[in-house]
Amino acid sequence: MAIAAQDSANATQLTAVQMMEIGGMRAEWHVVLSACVTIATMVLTIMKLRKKIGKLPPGPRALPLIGNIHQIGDFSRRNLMQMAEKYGPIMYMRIGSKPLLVVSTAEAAHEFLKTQDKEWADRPTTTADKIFTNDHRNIVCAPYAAHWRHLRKICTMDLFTPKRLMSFRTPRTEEINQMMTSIHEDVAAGKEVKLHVKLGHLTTNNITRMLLGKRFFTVDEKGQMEAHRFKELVFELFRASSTPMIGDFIPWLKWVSIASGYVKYLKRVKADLDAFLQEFLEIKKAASDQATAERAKDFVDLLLEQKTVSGDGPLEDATIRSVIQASYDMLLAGTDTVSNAMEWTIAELMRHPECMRKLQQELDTVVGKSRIVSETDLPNLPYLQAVVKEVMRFYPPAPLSLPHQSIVPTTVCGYDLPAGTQLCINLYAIQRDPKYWPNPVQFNPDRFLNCDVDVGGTHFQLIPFGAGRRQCPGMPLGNLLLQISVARLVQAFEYSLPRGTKRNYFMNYYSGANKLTSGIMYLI
Ligand code: HEM
Repeated sequence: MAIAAQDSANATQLTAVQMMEIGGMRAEWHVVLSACVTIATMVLTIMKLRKKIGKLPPGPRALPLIGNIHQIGDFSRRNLMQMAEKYGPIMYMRIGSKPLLVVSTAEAAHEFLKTQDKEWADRPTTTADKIFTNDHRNIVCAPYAAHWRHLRKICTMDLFTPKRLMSFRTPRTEEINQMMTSIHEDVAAGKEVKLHVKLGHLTTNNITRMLLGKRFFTVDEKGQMEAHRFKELVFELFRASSTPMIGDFIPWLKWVSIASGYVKYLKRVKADLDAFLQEFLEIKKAASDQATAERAKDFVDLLLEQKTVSGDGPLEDATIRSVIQASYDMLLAGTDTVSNAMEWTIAELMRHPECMRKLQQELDTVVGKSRIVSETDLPNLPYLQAVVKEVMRFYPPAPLSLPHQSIVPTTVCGYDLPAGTQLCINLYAIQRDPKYWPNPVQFNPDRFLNCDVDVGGTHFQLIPFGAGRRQCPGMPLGNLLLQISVARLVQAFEYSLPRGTKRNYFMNYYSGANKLTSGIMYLI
């Protein structure tokens, strides 16, 4: 009390400057105090968040807001394989605000695609996917829900069954015969044989015949023009849908997609595609009224037969269009994958004449020289199967598979991963892992002789078609087309590299896809 009285008495004698100093000190204390409280709150929040997020896998340092977007150009399958040596088999990154995992060993792939398959059965989506697929009414991008299950069931129970594949044997053989004839004609005329183009036509025709009941690459002029337009549209679709948009990774930058004209461009491509589909749909609807008994049923026939799609009511034109779009995404997933694998097989056989000779000898012994190899011979050709498996190991046609996404928060291999985490399986790294593959960068089909490892999705060191619920439904067709086409090509022709060509001339990559550099093979 006395001190207080004295203080207040002194206070009356304080100068304005002194008063300001005391006031300033009080203010500094307030600042220091509130800074401490803020820092403590931030630390507590981060600790709480950390506790909530749990333990994340290691990975390259992410920057605020953009995450690892600045490194995205380095995310080729090969670079990712090297990064896995540093960070481990499960790498964590952030693309904008989206968490992304890259998995690089068979054991880790097993955890995601087998042990926790259901939790990781979703697909990430983009602005382009949403526009092109009428809100994900296709197979490849569809979320793990009723619509996807419905289409998937038709694929596995009806479309790609051994019985259905058998019913398309005649059209398949016709297509291969046509390709062989056109190669013979080119060779006879002394022309360069663009094998890569011929294989592209072969796979596209085979797949469109099974899906849409239509042969796109024909010899007549109208057919050629239609095929050309069709191919252009599919390529445009592919180009548009694979262009990354910043708004897909940083949601508050979605306006950039609109302002840049990207959304407008996507809608234009979609409108062109719709016009093409509408024309096709009219023909198809008319044809579906006729009995399909005299021809094998295609995918659209099967869907039209259903009349309802997962309780959506009668099949409206819009639904049928989205159904045909499902066929389009199968075309994207199923044509280049198969034709690239065929091309790589022939290229590797040319680079390894000892393997080519072995395969020719097998064909001579099992089939003989007096008849043409047929699909019924395939189970009796173990070396052919070994060659094809080695190509699928060495050059997986989808080296980073298709991305998956987690539906719920999960714990995998001790890491806590939030719902909505994207998953990329580096098949290229897995299938070149020295733990499973001695001399992994050596092309050696013999490694598959007397070995029960196959591509079916149970041996995780070899999963070129993926594994689990989202595994490629076209695997039986892909395998069949690949084996029979390679057998026919090897039985019919002798191959040599162009004079003066180095052995590894053919082995360069196009970015993103496994393609041959020249695409021109000389057959002698
Ligand atoms: C050599 C040939 C092929 C290879 C290597 C291949 C590979 C793959 C891979 C790795 C996936 C992703 C699997 C996953 O997400 O885990 C996939 C999905 C898919 N493939 Fe294939 N594929 C081939 C041929 C085909 C063919 C011929 C078709 C159909 C005509 C086809 C249709 C599809 C579809 C529709 C999906 C998406 C499945 C879904 O999301 O449920 N593929 N393929």
